[in-house]
Amino acid sequence: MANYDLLIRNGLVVFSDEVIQTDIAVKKGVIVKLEAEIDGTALEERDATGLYIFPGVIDVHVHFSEPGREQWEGFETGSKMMAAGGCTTFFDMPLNGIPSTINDRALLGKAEIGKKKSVVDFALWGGLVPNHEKDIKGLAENGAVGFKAFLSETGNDEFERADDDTLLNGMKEIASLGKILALHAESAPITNWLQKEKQQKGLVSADDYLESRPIIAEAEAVDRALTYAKLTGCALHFVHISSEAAIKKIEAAKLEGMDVTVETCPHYLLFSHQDLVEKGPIAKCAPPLREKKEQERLLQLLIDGKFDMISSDHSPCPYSMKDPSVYNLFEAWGGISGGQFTLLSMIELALNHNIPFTRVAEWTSEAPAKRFHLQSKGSIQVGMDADFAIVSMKEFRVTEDNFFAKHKQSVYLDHTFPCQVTSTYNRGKLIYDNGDIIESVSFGKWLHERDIS
Ligand SMILES: NC(=O)NC(NC(N)=O)C(=O)[O-]
Ligand SMILES: [Zn+2]
Ligand SMILES: [Zn+2]
Repeated sequence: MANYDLLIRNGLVVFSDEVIQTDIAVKKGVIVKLEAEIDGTALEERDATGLYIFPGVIDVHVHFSEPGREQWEGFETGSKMMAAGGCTTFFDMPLNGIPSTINDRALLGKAEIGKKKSVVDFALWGGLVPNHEKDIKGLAENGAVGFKAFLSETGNDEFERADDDTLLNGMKEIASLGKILALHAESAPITNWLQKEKQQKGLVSADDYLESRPIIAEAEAVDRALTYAKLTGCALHFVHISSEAAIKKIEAAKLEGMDVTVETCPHYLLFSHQDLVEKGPIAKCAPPLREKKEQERLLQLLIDGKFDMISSDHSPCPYSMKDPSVYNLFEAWGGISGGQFTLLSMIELALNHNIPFTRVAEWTSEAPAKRFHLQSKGSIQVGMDADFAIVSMKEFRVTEDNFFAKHKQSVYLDHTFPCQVTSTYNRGKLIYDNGDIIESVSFGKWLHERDIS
């Protein structure tokens, strides 16, 4: 009889503090042994000589738009795409689906869909929107991983941005429940005012779009949120931060002892405003891709340890919503489709800038697990879930065939990474292997209150 369910031999395992060739033994979805050479046999044995084994990516920021807009993505294609990128846990945002995840009924309804359709594990955010502060408790008690609010317009009628009153009430309630509020930090007054001015003059170029969402709008929103958090004691997580000015404020708050974390996304590090100029709406997001100089600053801030984690903000839509012959840059859907490429992007940056792979694992797995209390995830250690992304240092050019999102338009198309994900294991089960989603998988697990404590 086999000793283990799974043995992965000779892989270069990316631990928290070192990368070292190690055998991994798995039983019942959990890592049970890590040694240079493990004796015994397993039902599934794999030789990973020359391959890197990262802890499965934990991406705290995706929009799968289901229920209600599954034609935009949905849990099935979305989760398969994430698996193809080495992701084993994603957190779905509370907006873009119908209904929005703003009460316990919507949360539980979405969870049921995810449990049936997701091939990897997932958690769900709850929304903080006006007049729904009373629903926060129910969301938290039923397993929302945290709360999300917008300081700018959302582009989505079903999910209103939070006004100051909502923010203060919501933060107080969220703090009392010991949860975290995630924020899209761009000032609505500033961006609305600038956008109106541009539109009145018929100015709709890429430069105009960038100018309508300036760095100062991000910095102001961050400032205000931090002030309110200080008043209410609420823990914050800033999503997709795109400027040094915002990071300076967040860094100062951290030094004061405030409970705050920050993410950026690979697209702010890999691409710049020039891509919006050249590629049009597929490179549109909010905050916008920044000028080259700011992109370089963000990279330095990353190297200096100023970002806690990296998330994809996979925000897809049907191609028609980004069709430049129909919509100008202000009208087209804002969001980058690229959830598959977080780990590959960070490895590319690591190789180009001499960043140890241990830090890639920290940004893409360990830090999100710690921040959101995923006890059994985030690192390759005995007793942890057997969530792995196996990576080879072979080039990978993104095409419509190897990009698993429902809609293939993406700023990443034609990008060549110096590496590829060859296989993904979720709790010991092979989910993705050499270009194929393996069909006979257990469905993903919803990580709710029992996993998040
Ligand atoms: N409604 C959205 O999905 N918006 C997203 N869009 C972006 N980032 O362009 C976001 O995260 O703000
Ligand atoms: Zn956002
Ligand atoms: Zn988002």
